[in-house]
Amino acid sequence: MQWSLVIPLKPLARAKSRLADAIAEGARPGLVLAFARDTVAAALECPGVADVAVVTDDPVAGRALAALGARIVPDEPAGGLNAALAHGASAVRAARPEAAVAALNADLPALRPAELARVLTAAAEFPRAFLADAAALGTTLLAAAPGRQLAPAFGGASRARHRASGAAELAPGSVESVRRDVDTGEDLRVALELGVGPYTAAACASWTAPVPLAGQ
Ligand SMILES: Nc1nc2c(ncn2[C@@H]2O[C@H](COP(=O)(O)OP(=O)(O)OP(=O)(O)O)[C@@H](O)[C@H]2O)c(=O)[nH]1
Ligand SMILES: C=C(OP(=O)(O)O)C(=O)O
Repeated sequence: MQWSLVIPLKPLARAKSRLADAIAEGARPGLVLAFARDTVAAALECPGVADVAVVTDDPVAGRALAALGARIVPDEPAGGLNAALAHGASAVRAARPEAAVAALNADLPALRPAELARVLTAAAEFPRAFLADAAALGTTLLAAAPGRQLAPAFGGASRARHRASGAAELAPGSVESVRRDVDTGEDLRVALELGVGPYTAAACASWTAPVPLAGQ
């Protein structure tokens, strides 16, 4: 099965506010964009991915991610994450009504194409399926087979919500890079240990300290 991915991205100046106490204020928008570039680049390299749509109103991010090959969908609902995802899925299916669609967070800087392929292969067995994040509370990927609504319920403790919605919880082995979303400085430290993509590596390399985490 070939998948269309829908990747939501908040305006850079407002995104990843939970990194505020760990990352210097001026470095955050560039770092968030680097996460999104690495996420989109790895997704586009994944054999199971036909195309990537990024739902964002950020002009700088839009240009940078379009240059990588993503389609940019304006966040017209302006109603938060789940409204943006539903809108992105509709935009994908307006062009390809029978598309298999998967929502993927934009904060996966360590994402590896082969690991994403394993998750998507597992998801293809179910009408709807999801992958829990590394903290086992949230969700990093929600997939809907052709003809099924995505019905996203992201935000906070979305693992339980997606499970309650009837989506199958995926448990493929060795997919840590797909689960490793970065919300906090500690998440970033773990992602760097896993190995991040070139954009995040370059953003971090330009800092005077290896990772300007609070209290260090
Ligand atoms: N288009 C769009 N994307 C969103 C919106 N809210 C969150 N996202 C994206 O959804 C994904 C998961 O969100 P979070 O991990 O909570 O990221 P965040 O909202 O930037 O982080 P915090 O500010 O720390 O809560 C990220 O890729 C965000 O950029 C929204 O209102 N619109
Ligand atoms: C968006 C989510 O969580 P977080 O904001 O913690 O990344 C989620 O896991 O559904």
